[in-house]
Amino acid sequence: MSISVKEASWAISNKPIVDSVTLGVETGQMLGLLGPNGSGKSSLLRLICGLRRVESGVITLGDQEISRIPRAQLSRRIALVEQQATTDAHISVEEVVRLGRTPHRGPLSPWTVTDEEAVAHALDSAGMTSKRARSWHTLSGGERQRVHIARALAQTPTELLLDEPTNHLDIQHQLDILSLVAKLPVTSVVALHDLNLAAMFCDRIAILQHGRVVAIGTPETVLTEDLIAEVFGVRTYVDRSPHHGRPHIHFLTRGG
Ligand SMILES: Nc1ncnc2c1ncn2[C@@H]1O[C@H](COP(=O)(O)OP(=O)(O)OP(=O)(O)O)[C@@H](O)[C@H]1O
Repeated sequence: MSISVKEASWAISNKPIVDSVTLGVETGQMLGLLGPNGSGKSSLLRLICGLRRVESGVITLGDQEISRIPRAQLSRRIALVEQQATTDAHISVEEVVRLGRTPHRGPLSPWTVTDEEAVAHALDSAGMTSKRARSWHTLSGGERQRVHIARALAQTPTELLLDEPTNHLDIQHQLDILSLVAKLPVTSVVALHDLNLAAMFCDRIAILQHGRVVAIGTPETVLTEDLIAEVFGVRTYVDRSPHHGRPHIHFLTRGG
């Protein structure tokens, strides 16, 4: 198990935000985190990468408890792309992506071929090579999102956490980013709102509601009409796509 969360809880002013969450992600697999607004997805991602400490419970990466992994080692290993990541406006795309190499370098280390290759590969994977010299502040919202993903890839993490990575992206880039993450040889946890994209790309899905995991399993077992109605309050018809074999969710309005 690459990521293991056992009975993890975190609260604000005694209000549970992440409430006794237990889940695991096998090495190389992609877990989708789904749930309504405010259900605790971002908070859980921040606990998994050590940005916040659990109040009770245990999170382990590989066989090491996260609270015992030295900060420098943790930042080489795990990357988080947050929803509203900001970056200094006066630097180029390539410079933003180069920041992904920071955890691997000492203060006086020279820039190496490995660093250069990681940055080039990350820019290429995110489809941003042609814009590498562009100034950050000239980019569109979707391009900025792709640069932040490239920065995380340049970090060459073994665990990659993405908080709504398809926000701001057009459909082609949504598909590109998720198929890229699904193919990467990393363990990933991805918070998503689009149930159909989650069904297409995730190996497993965890559904959060009020900070608790109410279902976890393959897209087929989790994305049922009853569960979607209970958690999201919408009526659906779920069938299996003849194209990719995964569940396909049709949203029904009152009339049909
Ligand atoms: N620092 C904080 N102070 C106060 N409340 C917080 C804080 N961080 C999170 N919360 C609350 O915790 C709950 C869960 O928030 P979180 O951002 O984890 O949910 P989410 O599932 O990622 O939501 P969304 O889908 O809207 O991004 C929300 O009610 C939020 O207002």
